[in-house]
Amino acid sequence: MTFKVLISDPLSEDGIQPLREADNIQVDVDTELSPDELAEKIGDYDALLVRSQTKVTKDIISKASKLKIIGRAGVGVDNIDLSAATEYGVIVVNAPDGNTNSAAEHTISMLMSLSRKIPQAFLALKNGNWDRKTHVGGVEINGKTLGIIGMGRIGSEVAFRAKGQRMNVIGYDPFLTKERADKLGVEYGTLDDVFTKSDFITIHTPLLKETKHIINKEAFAKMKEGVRIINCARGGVLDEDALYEALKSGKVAGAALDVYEEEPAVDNRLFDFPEVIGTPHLGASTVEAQENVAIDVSHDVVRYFTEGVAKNPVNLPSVPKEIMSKIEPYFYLSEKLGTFLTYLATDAIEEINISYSGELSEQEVAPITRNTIKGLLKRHLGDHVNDVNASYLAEKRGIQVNENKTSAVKGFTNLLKVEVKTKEVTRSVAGTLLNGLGPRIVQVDAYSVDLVPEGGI
Ligand SMILES: NC(=O)c1ccc[n+]([C@@H]2O[C@H](COP(=O)([O-])OP(=O)(O)OC[C@H]3O[C@@H](n4cnc5c(N)ncnc54)[C@H](O)[C@@H]3O)[C@@H](O)[C@H]2O)c1
Ligand SMILES: O=C(O)CC[C@@H](O)C(=O)O
Repeated sequence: MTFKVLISDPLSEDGIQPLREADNIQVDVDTELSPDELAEKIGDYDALLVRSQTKVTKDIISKASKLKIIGRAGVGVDNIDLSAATEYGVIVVNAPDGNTNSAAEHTISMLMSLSRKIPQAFLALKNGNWDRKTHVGGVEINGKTLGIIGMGRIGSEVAFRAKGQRMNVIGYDPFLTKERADKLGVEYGTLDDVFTKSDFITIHTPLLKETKHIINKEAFAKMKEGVRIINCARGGVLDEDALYEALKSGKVAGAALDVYEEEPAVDNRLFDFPEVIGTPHLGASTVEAQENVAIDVSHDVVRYFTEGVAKNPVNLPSVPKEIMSKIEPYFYLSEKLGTFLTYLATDAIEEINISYSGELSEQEVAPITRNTIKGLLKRHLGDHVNDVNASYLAEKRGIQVNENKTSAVKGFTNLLKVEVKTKEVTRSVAGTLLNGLGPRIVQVDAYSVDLVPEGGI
């Protein structure tokens, strides 16, 4: 079988070599597609690879009848409708590590350009003005305080580099511990500490419900007079209207922006201020970063088509290889137990109780649970039910799923019992993996049996 991959944003040619070299993959590159053209074409493809330009909307996903995987060559997945991908059973993978250095370096470049007004001075020079008066008033960053909101991969790298420039760094992140802050040489702060103590503030969070407009009118009110703001994360984490007012009032002395609430930001009124500098979302646009992210995401697509697992899934928890090798043998059994139950309980399922006993109780069982649900739903909902959307589809149907683990088990080293409750009945089946003999169904309701789960079930 040949899998067809469509690349709809410019990706590094060296980076996509793993795809080109795979025997079972055909790669098509078309970076000029309009949303309508993409929607028309996507039905032919098993995989779609994008950067941040292509908007992978529900409309496009709903037309992608063969699509199995969307690869994002980069970190942010806000251009992909993740709920729609999950609903339609499409796994989304990203490349979270490949552009960290480039984004951190871009942030530091923006910080220094902002503090010394370098872009403005060059623009004047380019226009023939040897103007040494307008562009005075730059400030040193030495000894200044940099506040960082979001101390993940990029935030931490920015902290490390800023310390090299002899800045004091204060960081806020709900997942930052005091120990890690100490290790990074960063003051462990609250969000308010960052707002009130910083001379420069840079933000490195994803765009989420909780981070939307995290820098807003109230935040500006708390900041020092003459604070400078840098945003190389995502447009939308910063309220641009509030920034506009803060620049107008002089509260903010300057801003350096790589990302915008609306992109392409060709008409952004913030550029009317001489104190604002900007780049067109270039944080990850280095040769190295583009090669890294394309390689990472290409490997994940190849891995998914050959091994059925991905290293960096966004809408499915990732399971380390060592753990996967221990639980994978149960996938077939669990799906069969689920399907078997659909013949025993024929009205609407309200509750599924899955018990893991013996050796199984020590394992990471969520993927087995997903396979059991898949088995239960597939018979009535069809083949589009898969690992990615099984739990989602159960939840959407109001089915409560409970997992239960117990180390004690009579007569078997491992036992997987699945019980379903409907309005009418409660039915259960249990199965085991017999050493050397493979899967067996060993119990149906209260009766002991010995069945090989094959054929229709
Ligand atoms: N400009 C670019 O081209 C470019 C390049 C790469 C990444 N990015 C963007 O940079 C951002 C950071 O990327 P990363 O790789 O460091 O991600 P990351 O996941 O490693 O770090 C994000 C951090 O934000 C923290 N966070 C979440 N909610 C928060 C909140 N309410 N307050 C404070 N912190 C919060 C998380 O705990 C996490 O530590 C993302 O938005 C990514 O899309 C932009
Ligand atoms: O694709 C790009 O150039 C932007 C990537 C960046 O915003 C990211 O989130 O990784």
